[in-house]
Amino acid sequence: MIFTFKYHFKYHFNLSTAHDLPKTFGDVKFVCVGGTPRRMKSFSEYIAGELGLADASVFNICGETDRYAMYKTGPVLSVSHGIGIPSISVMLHELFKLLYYAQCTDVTLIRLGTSGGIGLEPGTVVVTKQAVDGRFQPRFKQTVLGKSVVWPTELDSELAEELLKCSKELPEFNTIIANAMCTMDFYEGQARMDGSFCSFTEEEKKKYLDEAHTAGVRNIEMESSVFAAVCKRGNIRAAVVCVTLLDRLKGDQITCSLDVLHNYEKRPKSLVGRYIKKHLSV
Ligand SMILES: O=P(O)(O)O[C@@H]1C[C@H](O)[C@@H](CO)O1
Ligand SMILES: O=c1cc[nH]c(=O)[nH]1
Repeated sequence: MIFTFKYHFKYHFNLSTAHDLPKTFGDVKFVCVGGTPRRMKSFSEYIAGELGLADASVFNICGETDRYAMYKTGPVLSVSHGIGIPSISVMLHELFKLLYYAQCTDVTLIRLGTSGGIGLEPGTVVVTKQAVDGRFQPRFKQTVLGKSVVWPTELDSELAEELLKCSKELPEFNTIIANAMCTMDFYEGQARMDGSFCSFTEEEKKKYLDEAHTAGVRNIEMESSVFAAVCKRGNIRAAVVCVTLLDRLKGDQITCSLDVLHNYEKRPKSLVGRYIKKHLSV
C-alpha cells in the first residue's frame, strides 16, 4: 500500500493526516469490526474490563460523522461497518489508510458477526475457513474500470485454529471452523422466502441450501468475502467469527427474543476477547 498525499482524508471516519495518527493509533494491535455501533461499543467496554483498563473512557472517535463508529481501548480498536459488502469495503479502505499513517505494525483484524446457520444448533459460533460466494466459490468479484476482477478469500488458518483452541475454554457454546457463504442480500440472496418478493419455490430453496451444506458451508452472512479478500491483499492476519442466529434448514425468520439474540451476540465477543487477552499475555 502506497499513499503519497500530504493530507490524506479518511472522509467517512472524519479523520485525516492533519491529526497526530501515530500518537493516537500507533499502539493498535487488534482491530475488531462488526455490523452495529452498539455491538462495537459494548465490545470495547468488555475488552477494557478484560485488559484491566476499566477506567478507559470509551467514546466514539468518529463522533462527528454517523457513517461508522470507532472506539479504542488500549491496543484494541473496534469499528462498526454497517450491512453488506459496499459498506464494509469503504470502511476497510479507510481503516487500512489509518493503520498505515498511524505506523501500526503486526495488526490482526477480526470480524465479530451474526449469521444464519446451515444444519447447526442456533447459537453455534463459526470461525470462517474460506468465504465463498453464492456459487460456493472462494472468490470475491468486483467490477473495476468496467472489468471483472477476482480476489481469493481464504482466511488465516493458523489464527482460525488458535481461536478454535481458545473456544475449548468456553464449553457453554459450540465453536467450529467451516466455510461461510457471503451474499449480496439478506432475503432472496440467502434463499429466504419471506422478503417482499420471491422468485423460487420451497423445493428449489431446499435443494440450494442442501447443496451449500454439501459444499461445506455452515453459515451465511454478508461481509466475509470482501473482508477476507482485502485483508489478504493488505497482508493482514484476519479472521471472521460469527454466531448463528437460526438454522436455515428449519426456517427463514429469526424468532428468538432480543434477550436470546444479545446473549448469542456475546459469544464471538467472549471468544475473541479471550484470544486477545491471551495474545497480549494479560
Ligand atoms: O455484523 P452483522 O451482525 O451485522 O452481520 C450480519 C450480516 C449482515 O450485515 C447482517 C444482516 O442482518 O448481519
Ligand atoms: O440469517 C442471517 C442472520 C444474520 N445475518 C445474515 O446475513 N443472515
